[in-house]
Amino acid sequence: MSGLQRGPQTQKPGSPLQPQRFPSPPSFLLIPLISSSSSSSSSSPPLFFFSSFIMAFLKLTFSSLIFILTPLLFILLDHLHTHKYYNCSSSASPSPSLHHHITKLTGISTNSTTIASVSTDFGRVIKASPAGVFHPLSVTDITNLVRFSYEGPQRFTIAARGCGHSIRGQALAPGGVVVEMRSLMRVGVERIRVCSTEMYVDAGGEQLWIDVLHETLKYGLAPRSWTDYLYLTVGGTLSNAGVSGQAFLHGPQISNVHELDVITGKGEVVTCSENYNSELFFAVLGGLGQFGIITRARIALETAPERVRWVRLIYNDFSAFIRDQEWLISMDQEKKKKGFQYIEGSVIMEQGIKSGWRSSFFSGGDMEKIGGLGGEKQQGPIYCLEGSMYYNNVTASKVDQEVELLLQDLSFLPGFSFTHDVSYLHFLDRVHHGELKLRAKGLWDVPHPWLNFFVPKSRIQDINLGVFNAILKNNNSMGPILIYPVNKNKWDERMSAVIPEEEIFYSIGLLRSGLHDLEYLEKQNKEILHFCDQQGIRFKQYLPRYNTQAEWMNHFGSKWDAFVQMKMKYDPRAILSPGQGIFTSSLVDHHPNE
Ligand SMILES: Cc1cc2nc3c(=O)[nH]c(=O)nc-3n(C[C@H](O)[C@H](O)[C@H](O)COP(=O)(O)OP(=O)(O)OC[C@H]3O[C@@H](n4cnc5c(N)ncnc54)[C@H](O)[C@@H]3O)c2cc1C
Repeated sequence: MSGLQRGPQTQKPGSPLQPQRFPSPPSFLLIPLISSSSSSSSSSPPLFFFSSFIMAFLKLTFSSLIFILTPLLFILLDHLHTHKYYNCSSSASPSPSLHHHITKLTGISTNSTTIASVSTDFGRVIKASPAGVFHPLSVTDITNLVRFSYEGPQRFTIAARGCGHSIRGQALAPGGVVVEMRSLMRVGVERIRVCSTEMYVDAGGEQLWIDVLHETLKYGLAPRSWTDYLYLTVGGTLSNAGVSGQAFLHGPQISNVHELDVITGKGEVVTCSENYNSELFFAVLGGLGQFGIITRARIALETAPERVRWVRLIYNDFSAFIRDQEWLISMDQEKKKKGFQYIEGSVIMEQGIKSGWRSSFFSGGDMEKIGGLGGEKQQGPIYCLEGSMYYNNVTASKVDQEVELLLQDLSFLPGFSFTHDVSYLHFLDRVHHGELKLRAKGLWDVPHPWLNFFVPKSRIQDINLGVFNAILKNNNSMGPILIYPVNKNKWDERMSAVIPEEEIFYSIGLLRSGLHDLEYLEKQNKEILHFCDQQGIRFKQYLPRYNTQAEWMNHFGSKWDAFVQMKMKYDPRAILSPGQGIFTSSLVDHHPNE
């Protein structure tokens, strides 16, 4: 049988997460079912298609016709399936010869159920099928696959897929190969290793943050910076940024990485950090999967707190709400009084309050009390500041007093503070509890047209007036609207991630579900972005997906040139993470063996 050579299924003893080196080029045995005159790697898909047709007519053999018709049928079926989605990628179809090329590789699954499972993502807004799905058993398997695309006669795109929790097709590989990173879990090799003396954890790129947490807690340690939801992969969030309520204090997750192992788009395995191969290291952090597949990350740890005093405070005055948030993230934690270690916030829309708003944090009585703020007395949304103070057995006796002292300085509505006391694990895993409830009601696997963006502090009042009080005035959709400030000095400029220019900026997340009103919500999202543009608000989208390179250039701004240079250096044939839609064809004319 033709195809990829599988790498060893176990890792080097004593260095469990070090990828296996593969010194000589992998040997591939692709059965030449198509003649060597088939389309060159740099040809555009229509050219592939055309030349295959010419070839078929010239040969006029029965087998050639079958060969052409089967992929066409595949494309047609795929197209029929696609129309159900609100929006879809236009470049989903590989040329028949490329499709054939990919599906002949050993280890590539073309099973329709498997293909369907990776043809969309959590967002359920975009659908695009790959030609095949690869389930690696080792890091070397992935290296071989990438090298085969890079060095082989026909380039194909490859998307590492964590859990496919992207929103707009970023984890898809239209017409290419999706690598199911979670398959690395199956081999029984230890892929999370804690070093308690040096306070770090080595975690495979495919690992879930919840599993990293469970493992580190065994040593009384934990990563410092989180996402709200922990069923995301290490490689997936480090390709974006990884932002949550700890980011003001410790920076995003990408600011808390010491070292990475990366498979570049040339199929090279590179270990990188701030001190060695630093160019690649910073490019990969927030690099949207464009420069390499992360197979290991060394993540900074801190002593894990045992418990969390978790507070929510209600405001009806936006100015007071943001003043308190900004004061809390600017507190010098070492001096005077202790602050929160986690700060977020949300907007509760007027319509929501009036129409029976739900929350798993607040009791029925609390909600009734907050709901009482609606109606005649309250015009517009109300705002909820969320903070957490971590503590352990030793500091437990002081936590009540410390929280009380802190709250004395804040301007929430008197009588509207609500508190929970939970374990650290429960606190970090809070969204999962909500997930289970939504799953039980069939409300998890629905479209999620989320919009995330970062707004400079100086323009946040405009967002309140123009977005929360105007465009979203009648918003009654399910899903939170998050808003919290972050300190820019916790982000390293050298990383690929892009953020606004001011020292404090707000992370805004419209995390709405579009079960029945997807088109309406998408229209609103566009209206919001248009409003920001018109008002000259220099925002940056987080987890972005643009359709044109001009939009990507605008997104990366002054970082664009460096981004392209890094792409030329580490993935010149534009093989990796095609679902981001940044580079849609090879940056070099010929493949390296020509
Ligand atoms: C319920 C929910 C809550 C969320 N909360 C937060 C939050 O609080 N903060 C936050 O920052 N984000 C949050 N996210 C967004 C999340 O960070 C992204 O969805 C991210 O894409 C991670 O998901 P994933 O691990 O499934 O990666 P995927 O969606 O599978 O992949 C995302 C991108 O990364 C690439 N990629 C995947 N693995 C690797 C790898 N090993 N190496 C290189 N590239 C790779 C893919 O090709 C793709 O382009 C949330 C998402 C969901 C669904």
